[in-house]
Amino acid sequence: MTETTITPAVLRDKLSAAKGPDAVARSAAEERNAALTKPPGALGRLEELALWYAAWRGDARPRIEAPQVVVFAGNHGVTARGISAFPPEVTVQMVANFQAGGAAVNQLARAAGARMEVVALDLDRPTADFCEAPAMSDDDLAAALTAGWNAVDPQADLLVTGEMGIGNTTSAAAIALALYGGEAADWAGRGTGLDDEGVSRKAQVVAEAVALHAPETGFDTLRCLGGREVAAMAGAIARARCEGIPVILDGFICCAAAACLQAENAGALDHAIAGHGSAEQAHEALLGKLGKVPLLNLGLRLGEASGAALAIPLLKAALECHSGMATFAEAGVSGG
Ligand SMILES: Cc1cc2ncn([C@H]3O[C@H](COP(=O)(O)O)[C@@H](O)[C@H]3O)c2cc1C
Ligand SMILES: O=C(O)c1cccnc1
Repeated sequence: MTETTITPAVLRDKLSAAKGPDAVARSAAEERNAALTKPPGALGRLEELALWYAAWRGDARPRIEAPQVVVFAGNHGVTARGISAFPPEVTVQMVANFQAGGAAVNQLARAAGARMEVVALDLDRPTADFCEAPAMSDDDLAAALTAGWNAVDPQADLLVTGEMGIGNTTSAAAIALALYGGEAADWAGRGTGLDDEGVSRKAQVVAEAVALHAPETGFDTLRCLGGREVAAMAGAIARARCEGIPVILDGFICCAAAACLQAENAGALDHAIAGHGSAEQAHEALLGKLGKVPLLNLGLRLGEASGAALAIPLLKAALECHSGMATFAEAGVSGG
């Protein structure tokens, strides 16, 4: 754990100093991939996944042995505006459920062989209603970024971040509108299950909030329109970038957090892939802005890191093939 407070200024410096993927490991992995007992390209996207992971780990023949899932939780003042189908007390109730092992992500993390932690962030102190004031102060933002930064185990070899926070699809929609423009209605979706009237109220809230703050940087967007769990995901994803730990992004809220990092530093998400396409309406457009193509499309709209956790076994399988298969020479198989 670092004693340093991870302010936006500190994080900007860390992101610009972060190393990129290892070109030597990448070309050694490419050479190995070309020698494996299969027609060239026959494992499709699994091959590209393995090469990407090998480059980020600096190891031409890696396996995933220590994946980490972290679920951050925070509460949102904007819930007072009737923008979720569920009441805000569900956030703390779900944290208890995560701790007892009863949520969807507990099962998915276990099935993927990943450890899972839950980090609850000041649940009794919701962010400010961002239609009236910035969601967080500078200190609140730094505390949340630091909590995210410190939650990452530097020994992990894969990171998945997720969230729990009633109201946070409104926060994510506001972030997307502030960063990418368009209409509020393009980014506001049903979340936990709003009806049409709820969705149009939510779009109005999103439009008002973005007009009030008009943030200019990724971190200011996070401070004005984010939430503690959203900022913590950004801190964790940035830490992973600095440690060379590959990341699988989850749904709409996770990707909104990631988008704030990308707005600060164009290469901030090069170590990240998209685990799944959420059924939340604007996730596809957001993934397009991030330049990511999701691995899975199973109609999930849950958050909690669930879609990303589901993609862990797929990435593991890609590496089992890459690192475990015999070469043509080893197996005595004739080349084409
Ligand atoms: C029981 C329950 C479990 C959840 N797990 C994740 N979410 C998801 O729903 C919330 C976002 O949707 P909205 O913006 O509409 O409130 C977040 O907490 C997200 O993680 C849940 C929501 C509920 C109700
Ligand atoms: O895409 C998500 O992560 C999502 C969608 C709806 C509700 N909660 C999360």
